[in-house]
Amino acid sequence: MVKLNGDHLKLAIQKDGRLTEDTRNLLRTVGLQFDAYKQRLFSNCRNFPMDILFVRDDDIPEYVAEGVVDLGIVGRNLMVEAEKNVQELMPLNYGQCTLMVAVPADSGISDVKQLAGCKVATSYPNSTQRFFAERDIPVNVIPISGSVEITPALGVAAAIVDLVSTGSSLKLNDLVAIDTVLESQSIIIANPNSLSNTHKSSIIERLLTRFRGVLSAAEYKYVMMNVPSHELDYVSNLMPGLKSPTVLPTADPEWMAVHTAIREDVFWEAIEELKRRGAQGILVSSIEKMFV
Ligand SMILES: Nc1ncnc2c1ncn2[C@@H]1O[C@H](COP(=O)(O)OP(=O)(O)OP(=O)(O)O)[C@@H](O)[C@H]1O
Ligand SMILES: O=P(O)(O)OC[C@H]1O[C@H](OP(=O)(O)OP(=O)(O)O)[C@H](O)[C@@H]1O
Ligand SMILES: [Mg+2]
Repeated sequence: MVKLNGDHLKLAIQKDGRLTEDTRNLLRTVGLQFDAYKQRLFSNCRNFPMDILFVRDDDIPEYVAEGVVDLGIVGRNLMVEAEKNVQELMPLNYGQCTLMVAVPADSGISDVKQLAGCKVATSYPNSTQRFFAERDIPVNVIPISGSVEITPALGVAAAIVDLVSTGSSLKLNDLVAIDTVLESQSIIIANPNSLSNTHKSSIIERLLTRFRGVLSAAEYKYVMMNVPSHELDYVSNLMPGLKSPTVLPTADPEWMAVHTAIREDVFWEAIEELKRRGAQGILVSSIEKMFV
């Protein structure tokens, strides 16, 4: 029998959807042990003072704002749409998508200003209302719960506001994106009262430290190489991706061993430059966790 523990932090995550697998993987990678069967609505962590609730993602901002749970993991798109009193703590680097305005490809519309007086169908009525109001463009927002991309072909609306990731849903429906409402990814949000509670905030900080360790590690590669001694200064100062390299002598005084973490986004350029400078025996490995 699973019981919610009053001293435990409560975290709501999506039960079954696009964010579910990545969220569970992240929680397991930071060392949390918990069961997650399909039928289960909540689970106790065996090795951390936290209970996990598995819910529809639309309900997460409300549960966090009302204090039903202390924390939630949800797409930023839903947090913004819900307009609740919750605090974003950290982006989690998965579930990337963009809330966009799109129109039929043959509509001749290329600027949102041309939508003045038009109907716009969306599952994100609050975000859509705000987007057009901020630009002083009067539109009639039509709330739709799903399959928004079909609405222009049905004559329901002249434009849509919907999530786009690969863009294939737009293409399939002969739509083109003309503007961006919001860039989104998975985030962790908190109830403000939980953050001001000393006991809860210390557990939240422990959890965030673990998240940072995993997310930072994913941004870096660990590189070991031999560098000609006369190139050492240049290589050490190579670029911002190089972090405090460890330099060790080798049996040959002409060569030094250098160990360092290189940021993923400059990784290939860094390797090419290192090779140009004569680096040899370059070994690269993933970093599992990193605390800076
Ligand atoms: N095409 C996409 N690519 C990447 N991320 C997406 C995409 N579509 C949605 N997301 C992100 O994943 C979140 C969950 O999407 P999903 O489709 O699982 O929601 P849902 O069907 O409303 O789920 P639920 O049954 O929990 O209400 C979205 O709120 C958004 O942040
Ligand atoms: O740009 P793409 O990669 O095509 O992704 C965008 C689609 O993904 C989401 O829908 P989902 O597939 O979750 O189905 P839904 O209609 O149930 O929301 C979103 O609502 C778009 O329809
Ligand atoms: Mg939902």
